[in-house]
Amino acid sequence: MLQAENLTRRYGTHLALDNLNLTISPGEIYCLLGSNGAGKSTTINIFLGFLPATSGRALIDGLEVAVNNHATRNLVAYIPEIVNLYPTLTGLENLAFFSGLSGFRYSRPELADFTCTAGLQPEALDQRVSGYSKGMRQKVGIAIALAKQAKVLFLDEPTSGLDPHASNEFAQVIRRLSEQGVCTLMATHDLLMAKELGHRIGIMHQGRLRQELRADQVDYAELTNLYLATVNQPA
Ligand SMILES: Nc1ncnc2c1ncn2[C@@H]1O[C@H](COP(=O)(O)OP(=O)(O)OP(=O)(O)O)[C@@H](O)[C@H]1O
Repeated sequence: MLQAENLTRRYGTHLALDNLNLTISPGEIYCLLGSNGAGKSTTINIFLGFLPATSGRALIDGLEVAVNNHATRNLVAYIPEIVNLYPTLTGLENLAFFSGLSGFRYSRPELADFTCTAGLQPEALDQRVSGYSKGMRQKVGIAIALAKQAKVLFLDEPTSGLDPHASNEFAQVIRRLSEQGVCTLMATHDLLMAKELGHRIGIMHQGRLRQELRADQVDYAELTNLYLATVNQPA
């Protein structure tokens, strides 16, 4: 579903992403770990078509992002740390607007159904988003992904700043989407979340993918040790 082939991105002489090769299957949750500046957001931004690669290819469902930008954008949903919504519109209006951009027109009960699946309380639907908490905004982000029928989810530190309850709710929804075949690439600094939610974990350091492992084959302490050993490696 997602493929990076020798994906490389330079900023001048600085190598932000160095020859990344990665394949993620439908239904798989892949968590990217790495210290600040490791290249996680760069990877996601190339897949989203926000940033061109210097060389190599990013493919979504077999389509190369650089040459099928419009088509690939319709396959994906993006949830960053703070979901960008129109503050003066309600949650439901935001959902109708953003799903409409992808050509979907839903009735009010259908929209309400997506927000319910995403875990938003019914009483919040008609409140302006300016009064929403971070967790509520994340839920609207998930509802947009559901309404867009996204096949791939890109999450960039989505649980950063969420309380443990909100974080746990978020993980449950992502897990349910995965069971329905949605492929997820999540950049995170939360090792426990990566271990609990991810099927596979990649550890990046200085633009390179240094380690790949199956989440069920390490415990939290082993993952922490491997992470620290990887990000403390010299260049
Ligand atoms: N617009 C830019 N111009 C120059 N260098 C950039 C630019 N954007 C990112 N970089 C550099 O590219 C490298 C990778 O950055 P990236 O944002 O992908 O890291 P990250 O792993 O997502 O970090 P974080 O955990 O802090 O979000 C860093 O060295 C960063 O300074």
